[in-house]
Amino acid sequence: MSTSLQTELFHLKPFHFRTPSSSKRTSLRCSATVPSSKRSYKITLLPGDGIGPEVISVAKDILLLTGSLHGIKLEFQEKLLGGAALDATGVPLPDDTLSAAKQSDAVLLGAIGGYKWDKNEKHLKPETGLLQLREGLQVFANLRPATVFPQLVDASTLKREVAEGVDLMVVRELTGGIYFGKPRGFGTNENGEETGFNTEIYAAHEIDRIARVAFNIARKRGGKLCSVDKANVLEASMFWRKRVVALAQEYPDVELSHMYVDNAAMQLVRYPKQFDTIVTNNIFGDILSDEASMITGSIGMLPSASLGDSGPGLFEPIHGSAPDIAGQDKANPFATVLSAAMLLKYGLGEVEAAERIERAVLETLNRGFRTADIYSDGTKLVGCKQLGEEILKSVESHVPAAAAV
Ligand SMILES: NC(=O)c1ccc[n+]([C@@H]2O[C@H](COP(=O)([O-])OP(=O)(O)OC[C@H]3O[C@@H](n4cnc5c(N)ncnc54)[C@H](O)[C@@H]3O)[C@@H](O)[C@H]2O)c1
Ligand SMILES: CC(C)[C@H](C(=O)O)[C@@H](O)C(=O)O
Ligand SMILES: [Mg+2]
Repeated sequence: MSTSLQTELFHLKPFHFRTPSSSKRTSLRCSATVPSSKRSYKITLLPGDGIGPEVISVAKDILLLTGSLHGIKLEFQEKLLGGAALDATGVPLPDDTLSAAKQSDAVLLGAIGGYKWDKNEKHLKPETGLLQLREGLQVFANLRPATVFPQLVDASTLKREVAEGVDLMVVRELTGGIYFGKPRGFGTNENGEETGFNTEIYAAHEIDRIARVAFNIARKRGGKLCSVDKANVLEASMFWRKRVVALAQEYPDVELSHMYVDNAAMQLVRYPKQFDTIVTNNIFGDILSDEASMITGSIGMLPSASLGDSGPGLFEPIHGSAPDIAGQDKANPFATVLSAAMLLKYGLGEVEAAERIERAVLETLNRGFRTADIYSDGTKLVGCKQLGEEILKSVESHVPAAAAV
């Protein structure tokens, strides 16, 4: 099934542990209201570099088990991306990887990058492969939910009363802005001095389509949308704000506010519960979502879904390849496992299977298992592999929703 952001059927409350049957539990295009008819899917796996293969291995096992328990046939094909692709083929996104991704029903990515390739020229960087993949799949809407699980409140670096109950969604524009704007490059200025430059540029349709996604998501969540920009300084942000304000007329039920990005960065740690849905450009979304992840306890907890108007969605944790812990079985796989749940829910319309994984994550936390990044006194410290095995046990035992609260 291909993703479609044009429908209004967003289901963007990934976790329902507070009010499992509340009216907020609305559905994305392919939820209970639009049952999935196809039960056999092709998934492209892109393990990538560093901890990528470690967390993908866990997520794959969980997808396989969950699929088999729900009568879903998942066929995996593994392809190269990033540094792994550079080493094997000389390019960070081989044609074979992009065409396989395009022909699949959904793509699950680990992470790319590492010290080995840091000094490569731009077109030979692992990161360039990831950007080409996002552009190639035209997945312009990157949804990054930051949810503080009750079990992890004490893992947050913020005080309990600040972190508890935080449940926000960052809607990041993913295929435009300064990441892709031209001109860009290296040059020389009028004094003969070397320069480096990039261009922050947004066309009207790029702002409109991401804003529509965000308004729809906000409508299905808490009804509040905060557009984050730097409209006090940047023309691109002034234009962003103008388009968002114009679109707001179509969404009278959504309470729209605007915030400068520097203030937003501060407000996220001052009083994060003020946020419901945030919409922002590519670079601000990158930075603010990493910041938001720490409210939840660790960057190892945040999944993401990148969706376009058609074609397969791309699902990936928001973290990188973590070269400092790679190969040591220390990585937290929850972000990738939760990305796999988003894949089932938003990529394939397999809502029940997705919710089984979400419940298994909560149940595994309830049973006390933690990787080092979210460990606190009284919990059980395990590695990436063992945590994966514990999540599998919880998937198998299928804890009823109420018990996983
Ligand atoms: N989507 C991606 O593939 C992606 C995202 C961000 C960074 N990167 C790349 O990753 C490389 C490293 O970047 P970085 O260090 O700035 O960011 P990073 O996210 O890889 O790591 C930042 C810190 O968070 C920790 N961390 C990250 N994920 C974790 C997990 N699952 N469990 C436990 N701890 C975790 C790391 O150990 C590190 O201390 C760079 O090459 C960068 O370009 C890739
Ligand atoms: C690796 C990099 C290109 C990427 C980004 O900046 O989008 C990463 O930081 C992310 O958040 O997915
Ligand atoms: Mg990032």
